[in-house]
Amino acid sequence: MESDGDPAARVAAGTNPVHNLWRLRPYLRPYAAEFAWLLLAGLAGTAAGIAVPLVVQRVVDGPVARHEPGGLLQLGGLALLLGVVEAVLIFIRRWVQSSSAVGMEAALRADVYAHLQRLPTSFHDRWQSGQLLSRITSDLSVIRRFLSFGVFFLVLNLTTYVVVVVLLVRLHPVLGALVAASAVPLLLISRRFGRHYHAASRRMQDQQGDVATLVEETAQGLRTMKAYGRGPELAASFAGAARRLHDTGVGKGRLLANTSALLDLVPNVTLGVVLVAGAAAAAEGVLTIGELVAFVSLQLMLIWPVQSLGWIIANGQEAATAADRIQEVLDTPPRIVDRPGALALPRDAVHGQLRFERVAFSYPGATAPVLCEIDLTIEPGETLALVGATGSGKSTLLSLVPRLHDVTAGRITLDGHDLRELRLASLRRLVGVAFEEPTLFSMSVRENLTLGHPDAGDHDVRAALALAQADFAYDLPWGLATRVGEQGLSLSGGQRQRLALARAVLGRPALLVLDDPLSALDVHTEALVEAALRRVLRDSTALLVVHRPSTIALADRVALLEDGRITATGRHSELLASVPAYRALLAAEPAAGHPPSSGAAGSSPSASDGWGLVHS
Ligand SMILES: Nc1ncnc2c1ncn2[C@@H]1O[C@H](COP(=O)(O)OP(=O)(O)OP(=O)(O)O)[C@@H](O)[C@H]1O
Repeated sequence: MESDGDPAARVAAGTNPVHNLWRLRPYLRPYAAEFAWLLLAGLAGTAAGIAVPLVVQRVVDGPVARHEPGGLLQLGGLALLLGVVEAVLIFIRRWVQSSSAVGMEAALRADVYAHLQRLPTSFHDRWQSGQLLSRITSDLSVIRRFLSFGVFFLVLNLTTYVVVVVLLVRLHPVLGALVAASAVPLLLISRRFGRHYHAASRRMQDQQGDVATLVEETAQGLRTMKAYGRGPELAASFAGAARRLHDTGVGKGRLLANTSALLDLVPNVTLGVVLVAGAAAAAEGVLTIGELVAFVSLQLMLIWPVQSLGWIIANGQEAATAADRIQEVLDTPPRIVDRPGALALPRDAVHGQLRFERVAFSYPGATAPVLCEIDLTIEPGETLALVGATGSGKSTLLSLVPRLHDVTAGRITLDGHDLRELRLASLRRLVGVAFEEPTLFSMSVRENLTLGHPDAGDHDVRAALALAQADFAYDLPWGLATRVGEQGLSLSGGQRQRLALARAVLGRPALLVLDDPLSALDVHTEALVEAALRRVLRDSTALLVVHRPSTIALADRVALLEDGRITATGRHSELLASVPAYRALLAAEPAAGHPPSSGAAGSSPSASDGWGLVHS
């Protein structure tokens, strides 16, 4: 089965991080003009800087040697002018640099986020959310730093180095060649450093993701963790991850410090040799004093480019590994997409017949299928309850209807159209979904409700809230404008479930897919919601996962799912009478407000009465 961007598989396959960095160049394209100006300003500034020692040479060998104060003033003024020009160009460069870098980062971040949304749920099942979080935040910042500063200084410093060495060779070929030769140890040191630093960078960025995952899990599971008194163990595990991150950081820092020391040493040793040999040459008259001053001043200009080499390589390696990690996400194809010529079905044209034809499904990487040979037809307006033991595949079957996963064999049709032939957006507007775990986003209640129907009017929202018995939303501090979700007001499980239900029924969906929609409600609210749902279910075709026998009352028919296969379908009373496995399953489930039955449901009048289920 095709991998959903499994990071382990990717590392094993081996990738080229520098190539991945290069692949991000389209993000720089909109800023090509700015970048050209930037480079031009940088190069002009450097040229002005390089010209200063050459002017100084003229000053020393001319007016100073000949004692002509008039010429001194002219050349001194020129040197001053060059200094001012250099300063202005540096200012322009810095100013342009910051805006283009931030724009590029924002565009890339938006694309990665949009891609994450397109990726199937199976991708998100396999990736730690902390890893995604660290990629979309810190990795993108690293890339921004390199593409804006690192690349720029790499080009600028290399150009400065080449130009200065050429000038030095022209001033004194032997000493110039000596300076040029010092590039060899610099190259060797840089290569070795780059290799080691790359491995350390990747390790550190992955460890940052692990730490983010731990923080996220702790934040989400704080109540469970506290209730079980597991705080100290989790703190110890976090401290371990933080220590590993710290150790990798220290190792990286030492590697950079050692290399910087070596990179410092080479130009300083060369400078010492040049000073001694240059002084001797000046004494012999081969070199003028002005030329010696210019030579040494120019050579001093090489110290910063060489010193910064370590930082640039480090930054480049970090950016390359960050690009690798970003491309791991971007290279994962969104496999659930619109086919060419996919249909959009208007709501009014849909009757709502949902048919599963020999459907099978396996999770990516799983050895055994979760669903096999599912044949099921739900007629327009019919409500089918799916009953099965835990882990039998009920939620998985439900997730196939809005195409959160695609079937691995067979097909599902809506009014005869294969779901894969429909436009995803159209299909998802036709299907109202409420999951077992009602998720609310950090938005207002209204925005949460209209998630799938942003154009829904007040009337639709009111109707949906009434239907889900969620009128409490009007009594929240700011009514429907109250912010809920992680950054907002905390709601009870039952309140969240009712809002999720209201969201599912908003806009009269043609298909309703509800995973145990009444599980978190008290007996009284459950009865009210049930009564309201009964009205909605008349208009929609519905597939309900039912854990509690009382909810089966909503269904026209029941399908029993055992180990991924439908083993029986029929009215509740029929199954109760003729399918021992069904009886056994329901006998294990207490009805709302009733104790679990001790015997098989069919044989226990109290149990069947208690469920008050079927009107066969
Ligand atoms: N994202 C996933 N990746 C791999 N396997 C999964 C995934 N989700 C569920 N499974 C496996 O698929 C099987 C069916 O799970 P599913 O959640 O559909 O069962 P269920 O009948 O809805 O269970 P429950 O009643 O407990 O909610 C289980 O064995 C489960 O381990």
